[in-house]
Amino acid sequence: MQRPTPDPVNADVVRMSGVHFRWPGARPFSLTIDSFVLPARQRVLLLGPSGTGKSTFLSLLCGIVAPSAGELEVLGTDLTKLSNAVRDHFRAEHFGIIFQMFNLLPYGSILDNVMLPLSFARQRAARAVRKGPAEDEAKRLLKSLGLDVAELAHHSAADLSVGQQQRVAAARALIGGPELIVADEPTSALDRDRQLAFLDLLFAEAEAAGACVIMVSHEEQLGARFDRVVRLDEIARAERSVAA
Ligand SMILES: Nc1ncnc2c1ncn2[C@@H]1O[C@H](COP(=O)(O)OP(=O)(O)OP(=O)(O)O)[C@@H](O)[C@H]1O
Repeated sequence: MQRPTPDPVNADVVRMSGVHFRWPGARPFSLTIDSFVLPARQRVLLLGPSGTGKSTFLSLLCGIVAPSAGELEVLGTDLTKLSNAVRDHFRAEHFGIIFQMFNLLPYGSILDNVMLPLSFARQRAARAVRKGPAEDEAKRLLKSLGLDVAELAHHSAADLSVGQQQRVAAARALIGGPELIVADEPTSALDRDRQLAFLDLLFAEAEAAGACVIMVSHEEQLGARFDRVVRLDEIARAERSVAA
């Protein structure tokens, strides 16, 4: 797949308008995003009370769930027009994702976990090996996130603490410099110093790759470190149907 943006420096990376999504169930929850634009290289902190749809918003943005209406363009590609398989490939190539459930392969080594996206994304793999073997890049990222690589590299992910798993998930998101880093409360298991070091690394890697960052957190005070703070209710309407 070719890089989809002819001018990635200046183009908006995400454009959403009139997007509607509804979780099914006894008390369906729906989210409508009137308009959201994420300019190239911008770092956005997304805030909002618990259960109001922040993770759902990120899942829409990443094409993990599909809207029933509206336009959702990422890097000039309309995600709603892609088949599931093409959308999965697009996501692997262009998104670095850190979700609350880290989705690590429990029996894979830490290095296997970090390098996993490269198996599905050719351009990303090519970028990861620009300066040497992918394994060295994985180790560099893990080390800068404060993990003892010499000690842990070949351990399986299941042996790690939650905070360590969170950092492995972050290294996996950053490897190969994807254009969009999407993070759902990535620092919740870290102490304050590690939180700030984590953000420094995230931003340094994003800047080097020319990437955008959109991150959900409940910690409003982190807002000062971002270019823009967005409250979900400024861009979206959440509704919960009452059981009949
Ligand atoms: N997989 C799912 N299936 C059905 N409903 C879901 C699913 N995930 C979320 N929901 C519904 O969507 C609502 C919003 O959830 P979401 O996780 O997006 O909120 P949030 O703002 O990220 O919450 P938190 O801050 O607690 O993580 C939930 O209250 C739930 O009812």
